[in-house]
Amino acid sequence: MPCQGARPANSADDVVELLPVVLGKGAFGRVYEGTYHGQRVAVKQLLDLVEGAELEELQASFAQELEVLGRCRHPNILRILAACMTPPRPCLVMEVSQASAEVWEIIAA
Ligand SMILES: Nc1ncnc2c1ncn2[C@@H]1O[C@H](COP(=O)(O)OP(=O)(O)OP(=O)(O)O)[C@@H](O)[C@H]1O
Repeated sequence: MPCQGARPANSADDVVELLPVVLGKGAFGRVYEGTYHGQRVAVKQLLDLVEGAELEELQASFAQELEVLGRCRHPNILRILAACMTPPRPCLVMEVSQASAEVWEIIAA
């Protein structure tokens, strides 16, 4: 799914490579480090252990995050570069935050 300012996801080189590095865990699932068009990125993957109503709820929240962040352009807001909303691996591809773990803890509190 294209985000504002992002390339349409249909070219052969439009591939996200996941690295075996977990940047963090949240309500949706894990956030992995990866590369996308040569750029270091954070890849937020939807949990694959849930199903039914819980999965639908997570998918709706995930889509909402994409909808909102996909429109934002601000130096203090991490940009979404690409997204896949279809199973089996819905994910958001975004800029990697330079914030420390302590800052993320404060944000999550
Ligand atoms: N773009 C990013 N760059 C680096 N680390 C990130 C990035 N996004 C998330 N993280 C890491 O992953 C963790 C989980 O983030 P995530 O947004 O999934 O969860 P959350 O803050 O609990 O919010 P949510 O309720 O949306 O899941 C963060 O606390 C942070 O450590």
